[in-house]
Amino acid sequence: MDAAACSRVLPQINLSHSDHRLSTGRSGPASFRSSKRLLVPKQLTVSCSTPIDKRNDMFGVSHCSKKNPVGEVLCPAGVCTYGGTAVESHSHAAEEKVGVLLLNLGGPETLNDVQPFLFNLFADPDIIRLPRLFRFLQQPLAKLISVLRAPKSKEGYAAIGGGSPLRKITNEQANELGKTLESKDLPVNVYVGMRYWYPFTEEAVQQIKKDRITRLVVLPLYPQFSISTTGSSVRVLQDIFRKDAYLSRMPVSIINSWYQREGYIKSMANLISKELESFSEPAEAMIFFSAHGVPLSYVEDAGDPYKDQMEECIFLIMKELKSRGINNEHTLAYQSRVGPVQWLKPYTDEVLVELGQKGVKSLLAVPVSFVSEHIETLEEIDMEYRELALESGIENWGRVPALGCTPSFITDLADAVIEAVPLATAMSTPQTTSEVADHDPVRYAIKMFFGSFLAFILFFSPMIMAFRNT
Ligand SMILES: C=CC1=C(C)c2cc3[nH]c(cc4nc(cc5[nH]c(cc1n2)c(C)c5CCC(=O)O)C(CCC(=O)O)=C4C)c(C)c3C=C
Ligand SMILES: [Fe+2]
Repeated sequence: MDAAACSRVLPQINLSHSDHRLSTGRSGPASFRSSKRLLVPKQLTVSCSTPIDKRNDMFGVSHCSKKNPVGEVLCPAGVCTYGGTAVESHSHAAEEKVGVLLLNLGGPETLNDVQPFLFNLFADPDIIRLPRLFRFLQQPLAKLISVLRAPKSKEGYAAIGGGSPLRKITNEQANELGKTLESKDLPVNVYVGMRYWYPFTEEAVQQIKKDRITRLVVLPLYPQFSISTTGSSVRVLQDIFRKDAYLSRMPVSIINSWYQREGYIKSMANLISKELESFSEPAEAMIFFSAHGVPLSYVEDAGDPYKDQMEECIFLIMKELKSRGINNEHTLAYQSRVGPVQWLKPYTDEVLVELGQKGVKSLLAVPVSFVSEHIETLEEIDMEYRELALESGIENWGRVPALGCTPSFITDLADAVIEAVPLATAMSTPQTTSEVADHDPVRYAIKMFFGSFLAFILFFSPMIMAFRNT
């Protein structure tokens, strides 16, 4: 584990002895059903409705053609496995115990958790990306920013009842997924691993090991891949796995992104068409997709596929709606920016004001980067953006709920898992792209220049105060 992860706020977790029961005090059951033993021939036996290669071809990307920022082969749309071959060549049937690990962000459960949660978030080198030479500043910087940001964040969490609903909702999704997989004859243990709060990914992995899981499907609950979300969680997982003999041999299949899956697209279209009906003139309402933003540099410099995947996702949802005779106007904007740098544009708050000024009267907000209700739907969209829209001249406001445990959505996730099971291979330990980039002298010089600049502003510029309020 790297230094940043070691000194993360992770009280009472014993990571040194893998077979001991974890006593976090707060963590509930990490696993969502006791698995039965399952006979899965290690040859490909589970049918895929859409072969992965074909799916990628549909979007003009060859399967596993890029490397993602954590150094894995990156499938812009689909499942990735570690190592060279997707399917193991064993011809005999082996006794398998399949696990599904749901990865999510995590959220503070009480107002006292807010600052340490923020510390964990900002201490993540995939959230605040410092040049290698300045990584030693990551923790002090995280401390400073988390303390400055905490009052504003606390206000938000106070407004939605004093904590994040993410853990509860993710647990419900895990339960439903387990039941659905069982009904499809794939009994599994489902685990929840959060990146920044309980139950941490480390806890889930300890449980996976304790349960002697033999094959694992990793399903991040983010439809689109970003360095800052799926990328970060997978990097942590990879760090844990490569240090453990049992885990590093375990066949693993990671579903990097799934925004293009038919079941997900149709489920989103169902929610949108249902919500449109609540407007007196449904055809007049603008469909306003609001995605969580990322800093522009992620996309432009680090090659984050997030923006492309988001646009593709919106295209597919609108195509589905059009096939149902729904031809409303639509737009996409990015919300929740933090700090002094430029984020993906257009910004949700600015677009809402512009639309109001242009005379748009009815607007249906659709959160699209996340599948649970959370602070940014319940507070930012439902309170802040709603108020801003109404002040700007929009008269009729609606918001599509997050997918949560919508049955068609859970069924689609279950199908994604079933397709991924036979593709699992042992995790390897590839070099990270940031290490590769550091070997390039030009990129290194650029990093050094901006690193020095950054070090300067960290200590001397009041710009850091921007984390407080944006
Ligand atoms: C696809 C989803 C998300 C992306 C991309 C993402 C990037 C990202 N986020 C921050 C900073 C913060 N995020 C916060 C909360 C938060 N973020 C997501 C999702 C994505 N973040 C969720 C689901 C949540 C809410 C969790 C919950 O408790 O309900 C917060 C804390 C809240 C606040 O103060 O606004 C911060 C801070 C950055 C910097 C970033 C990309 C670099
Ligand atoms: Fe975020």
